Amino acid sequence: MAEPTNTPYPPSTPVPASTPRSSSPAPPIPSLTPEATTTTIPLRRTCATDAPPARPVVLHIGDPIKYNLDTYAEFSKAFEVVRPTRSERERGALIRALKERQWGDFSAIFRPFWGTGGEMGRWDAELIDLLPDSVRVFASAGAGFDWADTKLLGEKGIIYCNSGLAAAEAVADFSVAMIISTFRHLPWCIGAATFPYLAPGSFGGNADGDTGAAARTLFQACHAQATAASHNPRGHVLGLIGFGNIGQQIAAKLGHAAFGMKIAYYDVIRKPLEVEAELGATFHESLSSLLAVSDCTVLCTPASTDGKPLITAETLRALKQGTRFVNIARGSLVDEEALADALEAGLVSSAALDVHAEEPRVHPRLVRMAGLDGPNPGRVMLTCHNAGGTVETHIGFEELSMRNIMAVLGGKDAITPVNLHFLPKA
Ligand SMILES: O=C(O)C(=O)CO
Repeated sequence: MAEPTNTPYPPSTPVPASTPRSSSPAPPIPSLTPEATTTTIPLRRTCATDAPPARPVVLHIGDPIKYNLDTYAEFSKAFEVVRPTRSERERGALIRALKERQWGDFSAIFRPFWGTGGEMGRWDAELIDLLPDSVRVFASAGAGFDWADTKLLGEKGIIYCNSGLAAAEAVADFSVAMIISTFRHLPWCIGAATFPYLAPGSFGGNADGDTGAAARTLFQACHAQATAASHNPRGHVLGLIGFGNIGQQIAAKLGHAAFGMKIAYYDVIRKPLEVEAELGATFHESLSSLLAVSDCTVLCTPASTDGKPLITAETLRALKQGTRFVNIARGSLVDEEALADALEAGLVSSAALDVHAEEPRVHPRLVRMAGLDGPNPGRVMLTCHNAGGTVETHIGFEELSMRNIMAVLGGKDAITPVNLHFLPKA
């Protein structure tokens, strides 16, 4: 999960307006289910010669709004929302529709849910060049924005707004589990207690669930030996690469108040002194300086614009011997071969990776290190890009993307723009 690192502290900055925060959100109303939408909100079939629409048209890609129905009522009153079907969102179909100006001079693109709306693939020059000049804002779910060329959008005068603010808490919570895992070897503890029962044949048991002596040995070995490899996070240096909302929330959760870690960070933009003071965070002017002191490094910065990794064989050389590494940002930021080498060499003692370079593929060498074989069992925790995935995040994504579009088309400032620096100067 990546985010722009220029967003403000406090991390608890609320998603604007009426975002429900309840853990039991209202159920979706039937008329907005995916099946019903194309009939209840008919597609606008305009062509370039049509008279201008009375209300700005918003191109809604992905699933219908599920939670924030009051805001959506306001939104769909202000705008004519057109929602292409799933097959119309596939790249070829979308290109054809844009060429034919199927949706006329629409003003905004709206992707409120991270799980759908990405069917067309990356918003690169091929798609962006086909957008009508009328488009002013592209508001999307997701903290990360590597799926869109935000520079090109900006140069075309289109503000791209992400929703990192809405995902920050979920990602930070998940990071806490991953950071603790690197100190306490959770994959080893969990694997030794469960794998023999899940795959008895591989652990000397039989198919009836009799796991045999080998499984008992595994349990006892983990019980006895994990102690010597485990440490309390307290007093250790937590090095954060990226200090936006997510980085700051991780610092707040793991810093002096709760886990007592010493917070250090590196970011391209140094944060205000009052933010550093409140979080007890020490700024490092270079990545190598941060890596040299970190007992656990967490990557929480957006993907590089050129798609190149930040963590490479070369940067890894700056690491403190035996350090730990966590990635909750983007898999493309890490050269996984180089990380596997560093783990094998013991330079990195333990890692936790929620994101992977070639999702949904998980790197086989890292998978082996998540297993129980060898002298350092379960020293890699691997998850399925889950960090941001909570109902509250989904609710926030919906609300924030609608609010961004309402702001920009209403003549106000965007709430969470990420590419203003690329916009042509007025
Ligand atoms: O918000 C993001 O960028 C994600 O990775 C979705 O969980």
